[in-house]
Amino acid sequence: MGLQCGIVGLPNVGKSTLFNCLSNAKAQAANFPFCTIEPNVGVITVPDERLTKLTEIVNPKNVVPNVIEIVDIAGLVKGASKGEGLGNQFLANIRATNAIIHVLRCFDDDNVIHVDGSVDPIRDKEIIDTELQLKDLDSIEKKIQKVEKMAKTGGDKEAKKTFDVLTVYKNHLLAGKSARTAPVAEEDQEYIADIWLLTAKPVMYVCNVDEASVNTGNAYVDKVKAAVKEENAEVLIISAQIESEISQLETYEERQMFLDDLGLAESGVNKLIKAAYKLLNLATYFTAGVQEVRAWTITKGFTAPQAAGVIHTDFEKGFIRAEVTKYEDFVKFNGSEAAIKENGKLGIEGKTYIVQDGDIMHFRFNV
Ligand SMILES: Nc1ncnc2c1ncn2[C@@H]1O[C@H](COP(=O)(O)OP(=O)(O)OP(=O)(O)O)[C@@H](O)[C@H]1O
Ligand SMILES: [Mg+2]
Repeated sequence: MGLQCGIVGLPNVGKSTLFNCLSNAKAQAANFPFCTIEPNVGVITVPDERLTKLTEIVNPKNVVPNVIEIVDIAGLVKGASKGEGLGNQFLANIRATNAIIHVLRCFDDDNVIHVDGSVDPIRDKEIIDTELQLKDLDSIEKKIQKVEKMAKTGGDKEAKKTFDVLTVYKNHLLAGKSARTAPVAEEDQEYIADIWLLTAKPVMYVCNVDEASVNTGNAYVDKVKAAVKEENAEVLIISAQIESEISQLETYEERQMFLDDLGLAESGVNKLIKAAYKLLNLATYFTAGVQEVRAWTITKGFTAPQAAGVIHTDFEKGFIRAEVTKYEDFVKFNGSEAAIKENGKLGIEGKTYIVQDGDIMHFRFNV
């Protein structure tokens, strides 16, 4: 589906260092391909232990994991919303993404220059938030101008409603808050869908820390956590520097040992990709045959025919039914279709079935 997460932040906070670790296949567990579309866009495999387990059980000829795209966006500076520092171009890059990974500098290092002269992730976050909010205010005001007249001069209910919803967003942004937290009912959010607000995109924060803070965090991280408490956003603690050291190591074993020494269960890059996938509100279902075991990406809430349509539009059009095995049952019965059936674990589902994360699907269809 080509869903994208953009890496956003002030200059020199570690965005490209992180991106380069993602792009270095060696940084990852054995099977971790990466390819670059453009210099700053990478297609990245989503690590999934379930896929590994299914592969062990089925032993297929081919394995296809899920991927997402990560974009390394150049640093924003104060005034970006007014076009400073190539601001317009970078903001357009953000607009094209589906979610935002906001990197905050949480490490001290006199050798690494900070554009504002000191390390202060809260101030940094506010600078970025403000630029994005100002840009969104522009978009909102332009749209308000379009509907205002119709909304005020008579019976156009739709225009009136649009105007009202836009006004809620406008006031929220004017109060220095992001669109994603505006008090607007989910069904009313469609009134702004056509203007792709930057601050309506889901966000997560990466606190880029020094080596000593990678397990416990530090005072900067604590401040970030406190500042975003209301946002209900994920805050990851990652050291881009450590990640880049990991990526220099040749073998999987060496990298595991390095992680063990640091007391880390998995690399920051792994955590980051998983969190990004979650941020995009995606779910995974699997197909598992001897030819191919494959993970498929769907939006949460997809029905069985919609999910089938991800494989091929014909599957959706000609959908008859789906045979569904839960991942846990598949593992429990070691992939044996007979055992799964005998134990009543093969679900026969129709057009209204909502596919669940981890379902193993087999579609019946007519063409
Ligand atoms: N956790 C860390 N500890 C120490 N140094 C770090 C850490 N993370 C990154 N750096 C260093 O900070 C510098 C800036 O990093 P990087 O180039 O990744 O920033 P950036 O956010 O991509 O900047 P720009 O917006 O200019 O592209 C590099 O010298 C990098 O090695
Ligand atoms: Mg960079």
